[in-house]
Amino acid sequence: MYLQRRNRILRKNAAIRSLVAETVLTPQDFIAPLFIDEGRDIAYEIPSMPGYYRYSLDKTVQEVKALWGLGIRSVLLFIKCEDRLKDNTGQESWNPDGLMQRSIKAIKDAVPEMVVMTDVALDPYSEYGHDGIVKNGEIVNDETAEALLKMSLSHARAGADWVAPSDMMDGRIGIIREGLEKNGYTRTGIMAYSAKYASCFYGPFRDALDSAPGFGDKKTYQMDFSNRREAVKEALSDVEEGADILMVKPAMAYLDIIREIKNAVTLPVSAYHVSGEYAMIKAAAAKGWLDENKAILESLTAIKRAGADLIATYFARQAVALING
Ligand SMILES: NCc1[nH]cc(CCC(=O)O)c1CC(=O)O
Ligand SMILES: [Mg+2]
Repeated sequence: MYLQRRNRILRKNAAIRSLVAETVLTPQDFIAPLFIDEGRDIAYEIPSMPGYYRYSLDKTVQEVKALWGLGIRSVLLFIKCEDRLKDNTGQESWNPDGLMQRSIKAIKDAVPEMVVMTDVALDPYSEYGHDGIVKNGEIVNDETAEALLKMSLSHARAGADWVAPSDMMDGRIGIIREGLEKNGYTRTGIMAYSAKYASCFYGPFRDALDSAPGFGDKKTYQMDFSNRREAVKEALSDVEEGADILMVKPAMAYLDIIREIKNAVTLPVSAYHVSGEYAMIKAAAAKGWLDENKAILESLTAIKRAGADLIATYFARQAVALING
């Protein structure tokens, strides 16, 4: 047999494969999401996210120091709001002494160079568990956007480097950008969840923060998973309104969306490997049905290969340990 082309030459052994690999994960690819609660010395393992914890702020600060030491350069903060502080305005979200604001300050004090991003959406603060203000059973857009602006300004004031609106209200990126400008926060980044789908894969996250919607679902604001072109439309609106990074969420079932947006814009694109995606790998691995470490590296590499410049993932710490060998 005489072959002109022998494609297997590039796969002959690990050394040559490493030389020609198109996609290589590094610690700087990751954004580590953190769940923060009141109290001291608390590490609560989230039942549907084995191996992942909601920490009190003191422990969170220790975790952030450890993440920095491993080479991780950004964290995305979520707080668990006490029930007594939840209402339909979300006002606790702009309390200057709120848990989020205290967390931002404590983390920036402890590890000033860590890029601190904050979740901006009303659901943890909402008595209804919705991302916006509820009126007559509907999630109202424009009033919610005003509340999100107050929340964003309060995060910027506390020292957040980036705000990450995850709510999917129309126009909120433009309103937040303008508000940041008018208040002198000209160096605060906006990571817009541009294509966030109404997904069943957020289930474990809602357990972590006790933020499941009290009625209905989120389909009037989060996207329909049937749609791809709509994601490009959403992305282009957010570019126009002043976003700095665009997020796609979830990740594994949405690799086509990541690629589509990557090709359509010049901004960095991030992808959120969400709680349910974490839970699936953990559960299958616990049963002995999947090799956990291999599943993690294959999944995260695929997300980067699809076009993600950054990946928010609960596996950040574990992945870095695997990468560093
Ligand atoms: N605005 C809330 C928010 N921000 C991030 C997630 C999900 C993250 C995950 O599942 O890991 C959610 C949940 C939701 O929209 O219901
Ligand atoms: Mg939008």
